[in-house]
Formats: sequence, C-alpha cells, structure tokens
Amino acid sequence: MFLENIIFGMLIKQVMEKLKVFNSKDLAKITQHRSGEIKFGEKILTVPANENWKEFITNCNAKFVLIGLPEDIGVKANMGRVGTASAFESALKSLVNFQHNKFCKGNELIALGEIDFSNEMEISKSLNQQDKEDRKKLFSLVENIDKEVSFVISAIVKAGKYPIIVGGGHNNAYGNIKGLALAKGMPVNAINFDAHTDFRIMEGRHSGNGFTYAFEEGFLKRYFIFGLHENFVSKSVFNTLKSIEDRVKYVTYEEIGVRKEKSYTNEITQSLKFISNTPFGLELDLDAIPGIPSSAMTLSGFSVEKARQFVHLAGSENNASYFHICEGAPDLDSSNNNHLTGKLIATLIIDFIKSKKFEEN
Ligand SMILES: N=CN[C@@H](CCC(=O)O)C(=O)O
Repeated sequence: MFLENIIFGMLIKQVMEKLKVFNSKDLAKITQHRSGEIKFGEKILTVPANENWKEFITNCNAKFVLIGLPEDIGVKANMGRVGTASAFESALKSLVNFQHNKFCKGNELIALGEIDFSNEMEISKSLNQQDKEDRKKLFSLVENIDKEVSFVISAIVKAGKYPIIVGGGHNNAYGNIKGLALAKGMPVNAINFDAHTDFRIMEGRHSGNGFTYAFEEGFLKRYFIFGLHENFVSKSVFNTLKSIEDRVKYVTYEEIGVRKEKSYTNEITQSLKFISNTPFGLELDLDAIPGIPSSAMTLSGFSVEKARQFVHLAGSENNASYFHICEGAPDLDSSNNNHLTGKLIATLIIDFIKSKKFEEN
C-alpha cells in the first residue's frame, strides 16, 4: 500500500505545461467545406507553428480564446456518472461547421487547444469511486487538474482575452475562478446557471465543491446561483448559504419557473447587480437544462432558449470575464443524435461572443 501510494504520487507529479496547442490542420480535418459558404473553422485562428502561444494571443486582435478540458475525474470523485471528457471534441466539431457571417465571425476566436489530461484520465480509470482510498486519489487528481486550469486561465486573462472554457466537470469552476483572480490580482465574483450550488463541504476536491474551495481560499468574493433546484440542495448547504448571505445569494428554479413568484428577466437583472461590480466568471452547468445528457441529468428546468438569454444578458456585462460550459456528457447519450450536446455547447459559445458586441456599440 505504501509503495502504491509513492507510485501514485510520482505519476500525478508529472505536472508540466500540459496545454496541447491546436494548429490549423486540427480544425481543417473536422471542417466540412461547402461551396458558396464560409465555415467558422475556415476563419477561426490557431497559434502558428513555432510561435509562443502566450505572445500570440496577447498580440492577436481576436478577443476570445477557446480552451477544452477533456476530463471527467471531478465527476467521478463526486460519485457521479462519467462522460464529460468528450464534450469539448463534440462541441468543436459543431462549432467549426457553423456559418461565418455578419452575425458572428470565426476570426473573433482563437482555438487555443485543450489541456491534456490523458495521464490523469488513465489513472482515474483504475480507481473505484466507492473505495475510500481510491477516492482520495481521485481528489488528488482533481487538485492536479486545478493547477493546470488556473495556470492557463490566468495566462489568457493576463493576455487581455476572454477565456471560453468547455469542460469537463464543474470542479473546473475552481481553476477558472482562481485563474481569473490571480490575473486580476484580487478576489473575483461568479454567477452560476445551475441546478446545484456546488457549494458542498470541503471533503476533497470534486465537481460538487469548486465554489466552496474558491470561496474559502479567498479567490471568490461574491457568488450568485441562478435557478438552483430546491430538491437537490441539502439542508446543511442551505444553512451554510444563510450564514454567508451577504456574499452568496441564489434564486431557485421553482420560484421562477414553477410557482411564478419571480420573473425570469427581473431576477437576471437583480443577480447581475449583485456580482457585476467587479470582474466575474460566468458559469453554466448543462445539468440545469432539461434532457441534456449529464451526470445529474434532469427533465425539468429552464429551457435552452432561457439559458441562451441568460448567457446573452450576463455576457454583455463589461465585467463578465470568462465563460465556462460544463457537465455536458455526450458519452451518456445513447441515441443516434449524440452530437446535439456539442451543438448546444457551440451555440452557447457563439451567444457569449455575440453578447460582447453590445459592449462595443
Ligand atoms: N456539478 C454537479 N454537482 C452536483 C451533482 C449532484 C448529483 O450528482 O446528483 C452536486 O454535487 O451537488
């Protein structure tokens, strides 16, 4: 057991720069050309060979940087159902085949690449989430992922760009928030469109406590959870939220969508007032949208149109500094339409890019 732990430690210490930078051929391979049309993939920028990625994105006119986090270890460490690792690949395949036109142009986006978590994913496959010792190892793997994510997000923000991050599990909120806070040199805020708070106890890192760790470690100042489901939040988490209500607020899905006590757009305005005075992260968990394959998939919740409206309104705030879409799990979709999760993620990416145009006008 002792030796096993040493080997495990050595394996996960292989922390280097794990960023796999895309080149134009990576996009060309998945872009389906059609005469008379210009596809997004023909215009999206990639880092030229032999150029330093940080220098390239700093000097580039494009404002948005796309980055993928192909992992589902945070979900596994949270006892969930894996399948989020393929979401980025699926989203990219749809995105490159969208139309480049007057509403949105491909060259506004740099497809930077993905963080290569294949080493962690391989180790994770051999671990049993029900086993106490194995679960601790899963927590360590998530900490490893956190370091990589916060490093890359911080570098993108320092380059003056908006990271658009496709998860992976919601554990990655922690790395995003920390990365943004480190780049800005101050604690930041976050708004989260989610059925869950992901403010569960600090029992070890997983997809259910990214915001707790970011809050307790001083990276997250104010947090708003938009549309959480009353049935999915424990009494103890509600008590915790009550004790810090000056810094963490929420509105439930049931208050807006079921009992109609509050209006959707008015609640978005109120929630944005709470967090938009300082740089903030925009988080969207696909398990809040009915019927989207994810670990905690549900059939009730805000529609795709409502989610798009939310991204549009929140993204158009000057201080909205990154957009993270997570928990989508194409691998859990057994239908012959399992490309649709990626297509939805690509649609939301474009909604965020378009929302920023209002900032300039
Ligand atoms: N990111 C999702 N987190 C949820 C998952 C809930 C579930 O698996 O049922 C949470 O931990 O609360």
